[in-house]
Amino acid sequence: MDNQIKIDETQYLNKTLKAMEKSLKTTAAEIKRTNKHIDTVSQSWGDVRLKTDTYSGIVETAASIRQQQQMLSERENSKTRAEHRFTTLTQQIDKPYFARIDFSESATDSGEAETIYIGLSSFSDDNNKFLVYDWRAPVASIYYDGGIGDVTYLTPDGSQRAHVTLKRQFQIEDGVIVTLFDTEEAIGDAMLMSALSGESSTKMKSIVTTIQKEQNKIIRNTAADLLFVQGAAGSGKTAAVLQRVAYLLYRYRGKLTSGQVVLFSPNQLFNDYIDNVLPELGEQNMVQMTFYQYASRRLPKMAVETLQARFEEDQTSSTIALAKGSLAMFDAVTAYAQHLNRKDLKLRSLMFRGEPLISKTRIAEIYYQYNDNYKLSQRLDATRDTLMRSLSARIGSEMRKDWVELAIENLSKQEYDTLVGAGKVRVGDDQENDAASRTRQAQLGDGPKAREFASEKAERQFLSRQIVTQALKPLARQIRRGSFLNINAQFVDLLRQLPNYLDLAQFDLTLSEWQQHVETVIDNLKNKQLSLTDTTLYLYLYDLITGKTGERDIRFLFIDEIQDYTPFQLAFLKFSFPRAKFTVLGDLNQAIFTKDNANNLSRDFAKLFDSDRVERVNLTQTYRSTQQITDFTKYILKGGQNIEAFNRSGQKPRVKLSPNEADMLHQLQQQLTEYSQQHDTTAIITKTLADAQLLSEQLQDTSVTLIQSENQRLAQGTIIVPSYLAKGLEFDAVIIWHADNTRYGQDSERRLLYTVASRAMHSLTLLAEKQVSCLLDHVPEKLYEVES
Ligand SMILES: Nc1ncnc2c1ncn2[C@@H]1O[C@H](COP(=O)(O)OP(=O)(O)OP(=O)(O)O)[C@@H](O)[C@H]1O
Repeated sequence: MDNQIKIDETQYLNKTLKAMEKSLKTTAAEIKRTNKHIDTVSQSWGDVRLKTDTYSGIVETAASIRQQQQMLSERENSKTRAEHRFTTLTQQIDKPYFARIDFSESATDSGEAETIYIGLSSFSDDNNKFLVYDWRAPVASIYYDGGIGDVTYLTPDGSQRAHVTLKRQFQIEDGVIVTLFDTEEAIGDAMLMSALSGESSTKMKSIVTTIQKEQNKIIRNTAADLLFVQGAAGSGKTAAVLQRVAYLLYRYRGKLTSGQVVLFSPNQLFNDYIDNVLPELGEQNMVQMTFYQYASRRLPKMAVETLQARFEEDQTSSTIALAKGSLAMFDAVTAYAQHLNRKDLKLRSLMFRGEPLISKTRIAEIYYQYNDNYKLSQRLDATRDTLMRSLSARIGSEMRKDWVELAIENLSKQEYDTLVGAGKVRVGDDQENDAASRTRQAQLGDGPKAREFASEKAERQFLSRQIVTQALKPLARQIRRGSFLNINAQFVDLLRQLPNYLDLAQFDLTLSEWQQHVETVIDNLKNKQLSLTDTTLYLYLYDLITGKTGERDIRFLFIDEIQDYTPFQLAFLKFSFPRAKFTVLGDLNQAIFTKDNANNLSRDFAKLFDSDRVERVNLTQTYRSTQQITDFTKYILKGGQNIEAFNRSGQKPRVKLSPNEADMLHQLQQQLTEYSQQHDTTAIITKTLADAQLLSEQLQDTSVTLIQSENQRLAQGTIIVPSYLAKGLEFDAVIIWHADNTRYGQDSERRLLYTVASRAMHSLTLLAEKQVSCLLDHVPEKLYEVES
C-alpha cells in the first residue's frame, strides 16, 4: 500500500478520534450535569408541602408531586440519552470505522466523488459533519453489495444509483490502523478469511464488517411479509438475521422497539449463545423464546412434552403426526370451531355450595339463544353478560336461605366490622365544607358514619346481602374468565369429530387407527400430559372459541430452524401474531424432529401469505466449517452437492474405529488431549441424553461439562451434549460419539448425522464401534481418514 495513503488515512483517523474524544468528554460532563440536576430535583422533594388534611389540599399536593415527577423524568431521559451516547462512543473509539467508499451519485452527475467512512454507528462532529456513517444507513449498502463501478442501492425513497471508485477496508485496533487494503470485490476474501479463522466461543459474534451480498439482501428487506431463508448448515442464516434485527431497529427507530420483535429459537441454550450480538451492535435484545415456552406458559396446569421427550419418543415419523401437523388439520379445526356456532359447545355448570347454581344446559340455552350471525367470541361475551346478570338476580333468593342465617349468627366482631365497613376512614369522610369536598362526598355516597341501621331487620338485610355477594364472588370471577367452558372436553370432542372435517385417507389413516389414537390422547390428558402437537391444536381451538385476536403489537417475528415446525404450528403463529412480518430461517436438511414432513413446509407456509409478498433467499455458500469438513458433511446428505464450501483449509475429518466401547473411550480421551491443546471449545456430541449421561460417568473427567438441559449455560473447554441440544451451535472441534449403525443406522437419521457433523468449525472426528455408520456410504473415501 502506498505510504501516502497510510499517512492520509492515519490523519483522518486521528481527526475522527480527536472529535470522538472531545464528544466523549462533553457527554461525560453532560451526564454529570444531569446527575446533579436529578439530585437537586430529588432534594427539592422536601419543598413539596404535603397537605393532606383537606381535599383541596390533597389536590394541590398531587399537582406539585406530578410537576416534580415530570421534571425528574425529563432529567432522567436526558441522562439516559447521554449515557447511551457515552456507551456507543466508548465502543466506537477503539474501532471508529471499518470501511471507506468513494463514489459519485450518478443522479446529480456532478462527477465529484463523495467519501464516506462506515462504522458500527454514525458520528458527526461539532459542525454536524458526518465523520462516520452507520452501517445501516442506506448509502452504506454500497459497501456490502458490489465492487467498483455502477451500483444501485435502496433508500426509503426508492432505488438510487451510484458510481463507486474506491472501496477500502480497515482493521483498526485500539485506535491504530493495523491493516488497510483496497478491494474491487464486494467484501474481500482476505477479510472474511480472517473473520472465519478465529476460534469459536460460547457467544456468537456480529458479522457487521463482512456481511455478504446475499446476506445483505436478507438484512435490508422491508417489502416481504414472509421472507423465507433457506440455507445450508453454517451459511450464516442466524448471523444475518441478527444483523437484520439491528437493521430494522435502526430503520424504524422511534416507531419500533426491541420489545416488538420476537425470535423463536430452537432451544434455550441457543438463546444464550446469541444474546451478545445485538448489544455488540449497540442495540437491545429482542424478545427470545422457544415454541415450547410460548405454548406451555399458556397451559400451566399441563405437562407439555419437552424437547427431549419430543426428540427421543420419535412420534413424528407416524402418519398421525403428519396429519395433525398439516394445514388441512388447521382448516379442519377452523371448520370445527365454526360449527360450534350452532351446537356442541362443551360446558360446565356453575357450581355453588356443591349444587349447580346455573346448569350447563341453561348456559347452553343462553349461548345458543343469540342470532345466527353472532361470532363465537360475541356469543361468549353476550353469554358472560347474561350470566353476570343472572348471578346478581340470584342474590335476593339466596339471601333467604338457611346458610346465610347461620353465617350471620356465627359472625365474629371483626368479621362484622369488616362487613359493615366500620372503622374505615375514607378520603372525603371528614371534610371541610368546601365545594370540592361536597362534590367528593356526593361521589362517595354515605360513609360509615351513616351506617347506623334503622332496624334489626335492615341490619340483617344488609348483612345477608353482603354475605351472599361475597360468597358469589368466585362465581363472578369464573364467569369473567370463562371457566364455564369445558375446553378439555371440547378438545376431545374435536378429536372425536375430526373425521367429519378431515379426510383421513389423504394421510393413509383408517378410522379405527384414528379412534385408537384419540383414546391414547384422552388417557394422556387425564394425566395432564399433552404432546407439543396437541398443545398447539388445543390452544388454537381455545383461541377460536374465546375470540383471542393475537398479539397485535408484535411487528416482526423471526423463526429459526423452521424445519422443526409443522405447518400447523406455523399457521398458528401467523394467527397469533397477525400484524407481524415473518422472517423464517431453515435448512430442510437439518429437520431432526419433523424429518420428511418438512419437505413441503416452505410451500405450505407461503400459502398463508399473499404470494406477491413472499420472498425466498437461498444461501448455498457455507462459512462455518473448513473446506474439508463441508465437503465431507455434504455427502452425508442425499442431494447436498450444491452446498459450496468456503475456501478455508484444515485437516480432513477422521473416522476412528474401535473393536469395543472401552477402546472407543480410550480413543476419545486421546482425541480430547489433542484437541484441548489446539482449540478452545470441543463438543462431544452423543445421539441421546442417556448416552451423554453415561459417557460423562465413564469419562470421569471433571474438566468436561455435561450439558443435559437447555437451561444450562454453554461452557468453554470441552462439553458433552446430546444431538438435539447442539442445534444452531458451533464448536472448534466436534467428536461424534458412536457414529456407527447403533445410533445412526437408519436413513431417517441422515439429517441428524449431518446436523451434528456440521457443528464443527476446524476439526471433526467420528468415533465408531466396529464399523462406521452406513450413512457415510456415499462419502468419497478420499474425503476422510480412517484409523483403526
Ligand atoms: N458474512 C460473514 N462474515 C463472517 N462470518 C460469518 C458470515 N456469515 C456467517 N458467518 C459465520 O459462520 C458461522 C455460521 O453462521 P450461522 O450460525 O449464522 O449459520 P446458520 O446458517 O444459522 O447455521 P445452522 O443452520 O447450522 O445453524 C458463524 O460463526 C458466523 O459468525
